[in-house]
Amino acid sequence: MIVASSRTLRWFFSVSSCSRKKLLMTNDPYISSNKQTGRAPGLPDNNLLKSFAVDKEKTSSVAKIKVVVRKRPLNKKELAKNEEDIIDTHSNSMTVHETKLKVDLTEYVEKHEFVFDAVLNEEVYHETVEPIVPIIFQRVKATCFAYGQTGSGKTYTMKPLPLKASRDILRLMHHTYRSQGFQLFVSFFEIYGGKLFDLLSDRKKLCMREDGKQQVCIVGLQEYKVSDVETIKDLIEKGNASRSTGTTGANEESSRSHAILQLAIKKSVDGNESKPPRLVGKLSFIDLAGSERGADTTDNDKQTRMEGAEINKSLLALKECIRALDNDKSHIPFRGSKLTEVLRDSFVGNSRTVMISCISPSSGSCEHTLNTLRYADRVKSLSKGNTSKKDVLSSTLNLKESTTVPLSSVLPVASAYEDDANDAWAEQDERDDFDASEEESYEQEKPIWKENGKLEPYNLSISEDKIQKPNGQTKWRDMPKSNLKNSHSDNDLNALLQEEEDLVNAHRKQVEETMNIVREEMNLLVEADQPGNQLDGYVTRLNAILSQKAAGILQLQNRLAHFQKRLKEHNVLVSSGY
Ligand SMILES: Nc1ncnc2c1ncn2[C@@H]1O[C@H](COP(=O)(O)OP(=O)(O)OP(=O)(O)O)[C@@H](O)[C@H]1O
Repeated sequence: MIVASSRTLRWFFSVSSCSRKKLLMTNDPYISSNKQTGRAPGLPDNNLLKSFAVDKEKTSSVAKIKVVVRKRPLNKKELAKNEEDIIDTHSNSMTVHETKLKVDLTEYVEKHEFVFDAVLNEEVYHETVEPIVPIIFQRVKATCFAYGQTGSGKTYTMKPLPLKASRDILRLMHHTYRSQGFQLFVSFFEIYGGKLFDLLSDRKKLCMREDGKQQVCIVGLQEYKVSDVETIKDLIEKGNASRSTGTTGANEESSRSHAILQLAIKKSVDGNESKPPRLVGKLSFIDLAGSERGADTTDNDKQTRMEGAEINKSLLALKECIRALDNDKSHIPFRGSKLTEVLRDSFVGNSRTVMISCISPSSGSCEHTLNTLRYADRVKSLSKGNTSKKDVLSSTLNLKESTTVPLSSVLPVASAYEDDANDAWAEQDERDDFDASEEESYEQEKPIWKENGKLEPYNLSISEDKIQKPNGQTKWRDMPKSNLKNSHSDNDLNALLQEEEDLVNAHRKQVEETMNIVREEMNLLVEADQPGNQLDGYVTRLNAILSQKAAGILQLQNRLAHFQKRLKEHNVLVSSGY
């Protein structure tokens, strides 16, 4: 086992230390007038306000990684094909009933049990994003992503979440954090074929750069300052309309890209509106492309297959990052794909991740469903391994407890929050220079939104000539030496990811061939039992069958040995039982 040594990982495991002061009861007349009901007029009866419960210690104990599953209903196509619902769901567990064939070709059902943080249907927002919204104001970066095969309901599930979250963020800004200078910004882009496109700016091509501090920045991305829900709704609709979609074998309106919508909370520096605001927290929503694309054999044209390969690469890289974090690797291969680079700050520092695994209930999708659930299980093990049981337990308890806390006791007094926020900022400044580098960026290009203007884009782009260092080097290209090594190993990683995929595919093929051979053997045995059977023929055919079996096994063993060697070379082998 490789021991984690990087600063990044230490952040990952560190529990937020900015939670010391108890919050005071509010004396806001707007809120205290509703003490009896525990709810202010116009404010939501939801976790958002409840999860401000008692103090920041509890708020910061919102689980670092939450994995939930959503099963969609059988669709018309599946019903027409008489496909059955093979998944039983319970509150936080599910059973998949997989029909398999025995060697004698009789059917049997294998049950696969999975336990997650929750199995959801309608209450997706309430269970996933709502508890996270308040902590975005405490310098948390959170990511919510949907994973699953094409047509499993990722877009359907993700679509309402950003709007609901922005509604709650604006409520908090207008009520709890009134006059504290918080501002909300929206950006929306997609990763398609390994390239980035701005969905709110006519699909303008963007580029991702990494600075000397390994902070990823999307150059050219338009951010819109927003202050009302209607504007956000318009922006989301505009972005969704610009997404790359197409028809696949499994979904007529299929997303062929990863779409990323970000809500950034910023705060004016010293209340000075003329200065560029400072990033406080960020909530990213990621609608991933279908997880099985690379293996989708029903897509015959080259373009779709290439898209599939790219998508597969990014999902594999995501899995590899999760695996690396899970195994305490000192090097997290974020640069394995554009997707993982974008997700980088969701996994390090004070971050929260919610994964919504979307599955189809149908018997025809059993294999994909099991893949999705295994992937989700892998992500879930991250939270099991890296958060103490106590933490997980207390976070669960807190969520439950918070539902009984009246609003009057959960809304903080502004000054208490301000103090804590300042403490948190000071601590954060010691820990990292992310915002310093962001501010530096802002200094380069002055903000261009209007005081009262809606939809005034704030262009984060930094022209090349403005980032020249005195020595003539470009800042973004000024990579530390260690990064050069990493960049080299990331190329290796891509090759390794491909080899892993090839090995799994070869294994799958070999199992299929074995099934065919077994069928042939069964027939041969039946024939051998017939009276008057020719012994010569039997011996010859059995010989051929056994040779074929041996050749298949040998080929797979060689491939496996080669892959093991490659893993060892790259120090990826976790245990001899890999
Ligand atoms: N929970 C649900 N209830 C009812 N209908 C649903 C549900 N989830 C998905 N659907 C329907 O199933 C179809 C496919 O869903 P969706 O487009 O969200 O899949 P997807 O996983 O995003 O696919 P792709 O990866 O191809 O983009 C849509 O017509 C959608 O309306």
